[in-house]
Amino acid sequence: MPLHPAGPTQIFTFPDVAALSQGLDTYVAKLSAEAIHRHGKFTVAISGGSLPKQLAAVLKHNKSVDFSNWIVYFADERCVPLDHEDSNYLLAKTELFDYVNIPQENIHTIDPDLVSDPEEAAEDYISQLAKTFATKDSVRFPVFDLILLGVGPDGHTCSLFPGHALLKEATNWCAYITDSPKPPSERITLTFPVLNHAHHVAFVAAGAGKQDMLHQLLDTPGHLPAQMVKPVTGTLSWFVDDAAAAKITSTTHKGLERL
Ligand SMILES: O=C1O[C@H](COP(=O)(O)O)[C@@H](O)[C@H](O)[C@H]1O
Repeated sequence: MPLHPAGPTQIFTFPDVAALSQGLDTYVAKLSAEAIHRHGKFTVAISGGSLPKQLAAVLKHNKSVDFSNWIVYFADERCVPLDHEDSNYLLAKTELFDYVNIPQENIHTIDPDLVSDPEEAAEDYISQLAKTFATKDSVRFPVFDLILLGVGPDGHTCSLFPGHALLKEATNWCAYITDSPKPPSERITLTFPVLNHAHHVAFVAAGAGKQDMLHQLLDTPGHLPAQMVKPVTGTLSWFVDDAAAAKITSTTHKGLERL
């Protein structure tokens, strides 16, 4: 049974996190080069949590990547100052941005002046997205070259949590949440229509703590947030280490041979 009717899900497994980071480097470098060749830029949305470190471990040393043409957004962000320990931006900065030459103006952060007003912060983020992805009127949804997602032990992705009303958001590009079950409670997040219009979406998950959730997400039909990521025409990939993949029973693909 296909996991996602819109297209096959590719699951790439790696013996450990170091190998996973190597695979992610190969994948991201390839998509970056293709996008820059195609339209002069690489539009990417990055999640927080464990992802920035796994993403950056090898990529930050990859001199073949043209980071000067990257345009970065955050798949979700916490409503905290940019130097706060809970900031997804701060995490991505210390893990990746500090090592590579992405122009600062190409890194789209939550407006630090609006973190006390999540609704305003989400509105502002939509305006920022509109600058990159034409105007709100001329394009229905942004089409990212790549969106990199994490998944929580409850099946949440971005700041889209199980059972939350935001799962039904069908119009807005970015939404706000003031009752996140995972602290901090106030956040902004890209919405499913944006996730599902990307050219490529990749989940990254590592460690035994993700075993049960990955088994549930990938082997059992359901409507958890991570299962609602179903790119309309784009690709959906999972990058997982053996520890996280231990209970997955669907066919898995070892390494990157299918990329
Ligand atoms: O709160 C968040 O959690 C998810 C998952 O994080 P992880 O540490 O379990 O990988 C993350 O993808 C999201 O960006 C973040 O805000």
